Amino acid sequence: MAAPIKVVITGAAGQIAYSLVYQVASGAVFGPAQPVVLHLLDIAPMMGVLEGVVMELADSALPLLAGVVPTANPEEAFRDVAAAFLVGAMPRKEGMERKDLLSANVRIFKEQGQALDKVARKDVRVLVVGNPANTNALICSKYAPSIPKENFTAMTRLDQNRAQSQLAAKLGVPVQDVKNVIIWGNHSSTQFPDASNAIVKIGGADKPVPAAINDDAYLKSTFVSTVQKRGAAVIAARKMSSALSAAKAASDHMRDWFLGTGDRWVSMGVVSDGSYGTPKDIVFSFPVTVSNGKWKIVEGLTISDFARQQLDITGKELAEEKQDALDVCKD
Ligand SMILES: NC(=O)C1=CN([C@@H]2O[C@H](COP(=O)(O)OP(=O)(O)OC[C@H]3O[C@@H](n4cnc5c(N)ncnc54)[C@H](O)[C@@H]3O)[C@@H](O)[C@H]2O)C=CC1
Ligand SMILES: O=C([O-])CC(=O)C(=O)O
Repeated sequence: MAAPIKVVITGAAGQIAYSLVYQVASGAVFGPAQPVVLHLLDIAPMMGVLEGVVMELADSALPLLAGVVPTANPEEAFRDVAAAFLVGAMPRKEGMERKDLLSANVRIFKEQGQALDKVARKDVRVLVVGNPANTNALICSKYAPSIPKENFTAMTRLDQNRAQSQLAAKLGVPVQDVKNVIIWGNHSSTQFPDASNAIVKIGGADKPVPAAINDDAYLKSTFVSTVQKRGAAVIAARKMSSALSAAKAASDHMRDWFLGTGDRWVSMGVVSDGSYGTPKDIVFSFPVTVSNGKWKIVEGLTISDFARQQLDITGKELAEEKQDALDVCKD
């Protein structure tokens, strides 16, 4: 058995963490031979609730769980961690856009960037889930200059999973038989879910999704807007934002980053190098592959006029969010 790695989950007393702690501690993320010590960070008033989560983890008798450290101190939480799930932040309510959370949440990611910079491993892999996730990830990276920018990512995997699931339902195939759907841009209602390169396995053979669906209008309108608005639809139904599916997506994202993507593309918000004509130095979701723990943007895809417009809209929103976030962080 390998030596345990330290993994931090912030917002550990909240909804998403309630599902995520089990997935990480059960081996679904880092593999069945990798023990973990879980560092659980929340704010001081939530320490009582967090104690209950700690009790439940003990009661789950998990063989890979080598220790649990509940704390309200970011430096204790981030010390020597190899992986960080930054979930802790305010969720939106019905009628809000995710960027309405910016002024409340972005300071958390400034402070946590500073703490990661001070005490985390320099190869820590950071996944920002708290909204607005892309811009929070950018700010976190900016305040952790000693950790490479490539180590900061934002979660658009939930959007990818939603898109894959919509396509599989439309085609009447199991969800794992659809691959290479892309989420471009912001984890917001301007994101561009793009099925133009997606592939479906039908009757044992791979086929392009656009040909299999044969309904361009659906792929450009209903499909795109359903995925863009899915988070809001869950809030309208549950009166709370997605949690179970968000935890599953966070597990998928980190597992693929640590263990690799094989022959599939996945979408991750990463610091843009200007690929596909996007603004540099914003956290933009691209299709990536991962091997040996490093992600790489899929290159050479054709961008249609329709896709160009969509990429420009979401890129512009991210550039504006970045400016707003920098203004908030000035003081
Ligand atoms: N990127 C994505 O796809 C998704 C992102 N989200 C976002 O994830 C975030 C968390 O959602 P939930 O778990 O449902 O919220 P929640 O309100 O149930 O839990 C959030 C937890 O974070 C804690 N917290 C607040 N400030 C903190 C700080 N400075 N340090 C550590 N912990 C802190 C709170 O005390 C609370 O326990 C929200 O911002 C939500 O919008 C939710 C779903 C999907
Ligand atoms: O919609 C929200 O506010 C929560 C979230 O990010 C999602 O479900 O995608």
